[in-house]
Amino acid sequence: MTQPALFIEPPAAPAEPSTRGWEQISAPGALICIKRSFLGPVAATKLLRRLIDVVPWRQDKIKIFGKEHDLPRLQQWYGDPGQVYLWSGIEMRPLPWIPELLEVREAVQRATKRDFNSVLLNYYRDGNDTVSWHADDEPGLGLSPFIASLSVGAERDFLLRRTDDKTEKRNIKLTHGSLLVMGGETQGNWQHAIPRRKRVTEPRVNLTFREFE
Ligand SMILES: O=C(O)CCC(=O)C(=O)O
Ligand SMILES: [Fe+2]
Repeated sequence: MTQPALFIEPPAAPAEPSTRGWEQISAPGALICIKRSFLGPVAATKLLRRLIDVVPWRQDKIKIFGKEHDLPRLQQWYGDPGQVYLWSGIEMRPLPWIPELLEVREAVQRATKRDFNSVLLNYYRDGNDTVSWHADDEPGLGLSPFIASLSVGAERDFLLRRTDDKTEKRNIKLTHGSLLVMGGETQGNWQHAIPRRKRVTEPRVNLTFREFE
């Protein structure tokens, strides 16, 4: 059996956004940083495989013009007990933390100096799986949500556009093992999406750590 401890390489020196390996994305009205070297490739691949295997992935549905459709990705939510998360009308109750996710949460908390009580997992089976334009602005996340988003697997484009000027755009490559953080007024001023990319044939799992009040 693989020990969860093998997922994470020896801890790096404590880092804060915009120091030690963090790169800031220039986007007016947003606070977005990425640490591409958060997980090494070996640890990132182990985590990807393990999560694909052990998570009881949900195929949620969404109603569009009264007709039910499969959401174009699989999901699951883990967190401290007692929270109910509404996402586009879908009610999600968190599963209890598993050792792999607790270990990753610990490393994410060390790197960001923030606490998180839940994580939403998205499983993009290939480039046909997507997430459409939205902001992570659920009321339970507070006025300026701080979100830490870990990506493992296929590199995907993370598109950003300003809510009040949709011609103002950014494209961030979410690479294998990278940790992206969004804070400040990002969710109020910008939306994000993972668009379809037909040439992508490999899976990707994204973990967005969140702090619900
Ligand atoms: O997969 C990603 O990188 C983004 C996921 C996302 O935006 C979300 O779960 O709210
Ligand atoms: Fe999001």
